[in-house]
Amino acid sequence: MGRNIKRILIIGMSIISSLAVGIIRTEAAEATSSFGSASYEWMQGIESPIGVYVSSDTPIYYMEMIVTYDPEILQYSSGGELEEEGRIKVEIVGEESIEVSQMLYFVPLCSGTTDITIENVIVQYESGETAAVASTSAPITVPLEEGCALKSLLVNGKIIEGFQPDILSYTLDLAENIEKVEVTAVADSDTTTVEISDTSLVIGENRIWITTMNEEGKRAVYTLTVNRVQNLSGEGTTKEEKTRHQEVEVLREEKEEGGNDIQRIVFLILAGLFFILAVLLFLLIRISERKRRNRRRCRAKRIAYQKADLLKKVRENDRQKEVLNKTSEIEIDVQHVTMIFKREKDEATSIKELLIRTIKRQRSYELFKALDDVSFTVYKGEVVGIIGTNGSGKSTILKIISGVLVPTKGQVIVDKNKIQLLTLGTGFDFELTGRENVYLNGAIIGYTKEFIDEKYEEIVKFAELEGFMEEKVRNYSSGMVSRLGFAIATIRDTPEILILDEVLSVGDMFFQKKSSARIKEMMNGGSTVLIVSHSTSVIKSNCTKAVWIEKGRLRAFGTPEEVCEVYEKMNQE
Ligand SMILES: Nc1ncnc2c1ncn2[C@@H]1O[C@H](COP(=O)(O)OP(=O)(O)OP(=O)(O)O)[C@@H](O)[C@H]1O
Repeated sequence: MGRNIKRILIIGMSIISSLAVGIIRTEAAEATSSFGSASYEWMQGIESPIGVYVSSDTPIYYMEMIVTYDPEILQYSSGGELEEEGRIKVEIVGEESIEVSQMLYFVPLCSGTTDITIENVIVQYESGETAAVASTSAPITVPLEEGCALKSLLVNGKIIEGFQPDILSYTLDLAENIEKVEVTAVADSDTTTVEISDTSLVIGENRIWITTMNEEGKRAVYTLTVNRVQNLSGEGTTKEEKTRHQEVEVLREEKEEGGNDIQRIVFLILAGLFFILAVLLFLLIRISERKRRNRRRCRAKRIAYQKADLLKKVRENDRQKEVLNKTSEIEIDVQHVTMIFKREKDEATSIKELLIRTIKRQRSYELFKALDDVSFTVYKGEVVGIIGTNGSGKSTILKIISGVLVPTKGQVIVDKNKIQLLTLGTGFDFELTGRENVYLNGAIIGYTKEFIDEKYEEIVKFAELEGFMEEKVRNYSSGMVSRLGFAIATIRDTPEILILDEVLSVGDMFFQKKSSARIKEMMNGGSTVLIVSHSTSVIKSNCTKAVWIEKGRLRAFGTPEEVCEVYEKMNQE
């Protein structure tokens, strides 16, 4: 589009410039012709000069003109080249001036008024260009000599309007149908002879000369110009008719001049319009180019932003994937867990006291914060030991994780179906036998009867309780109970999350080693294990990480060595 606009602009500009040049040339090619004076008064019989001039605003290289005069009144002497009577050619070459002139000489033959005219002027400039020049006339009056005046002058019996003896030239318009007039001229003196030329009229302009001559032979010529004019009725010699005719002529001339002026104005307006159009087109191109540049810049910016966005998204995606991968490895997420228990003040020492207090409504309670804003994360396959002094809240956090207790505040994110919780004495009926407790405890954990049947001997063997299974658990030592519980809980093929509350530190040294070995087997099988213990050696030898909880608050979380070290230091203090 831009190219097309440019082409239009170039074409428009060339049109404008050619128009402009045309206008300038028209003005530059204008030249005017003139005489030295607007009018002349010469004496009869005396040679008189008259200057002819042509001027222009550009130096004139060649000029040629024809000067016409009335040979009845003037006799040509010198200055030009006489082509024929009444017609002189003047030629000037190579003056290279903006005004060229020539002096002509005439001798007035008689009194009278006549016109001398410059016509057919040709002007050429050095560039080869020519200019048209309008014709010019100047009146020459040769005053009357004594005894040459007319007393009266009549046309068709009527005195010519405005006749005066010393006015030698008259014009009148006659109707077209008048072919001949009768002219009567009466001289002032009897000795004056009067001669009248042919009075026949042709269509258009006619000249009739009335020549007078005194005794000395001096002459005067009265000139009567008669126009046979269309649409004039009658003789048409009245003043109104003349005036009307003159007005028509003036109007025609004005119209012609006006036509030229209008042409120029139209040219100027057109040139102006083209100029405005060119400026507008130029501005349009500039604006459209700027817009295009802005659009390109915006597009580049947009692409850059899009790229940056894409990169950001890709990075974000990668990060999210990383987080997801990591998140997918999270097994237990303890988030700001707080546990508040409602505890009775001054616990009753007997059932009777409890009953009396209840009836009297004397029982009062206090709120106890067992855990305070505890957070930690356990990843899949980790073995995390929880250490702390008595009553610090270790069991409480295990119960919350396994879903036995609901925290007052915070939450634990974990799949509870994966959890296997093993605590001493949990799910045991001390009045039942060891065998019966295997089935009872197994059912509580979620084993089927068939599974227990299948694994029963293995459980007994691992617990080293062969020969004691028909005994009531009541008669078992605490070590036997914990061995049996441990064996039942760990017989299942690697539970995904195993929670052991004070299990590993019970039993003899041999069983402790055995249970540790099984825990390691589970860890190798991918189980996540949480172990609560008072023993830093149990934590250090079994765990990959450790949590220290003290008075319900998380004191340390890190490697077992680090955590146990600070814990032991605290205990020594
Ligand atoms: N159900 C409950 N009602 C009221 N208080 C409780 C309850 N369970 C535990 N507590 C109290 O919460 C505190 C933390 O008990 P928790 O059993 O979690 O401690 P622990 O660290 O496991 O102690 P230990 O090592 O002696 O087993 C203790 O003071 C305990 O008395």
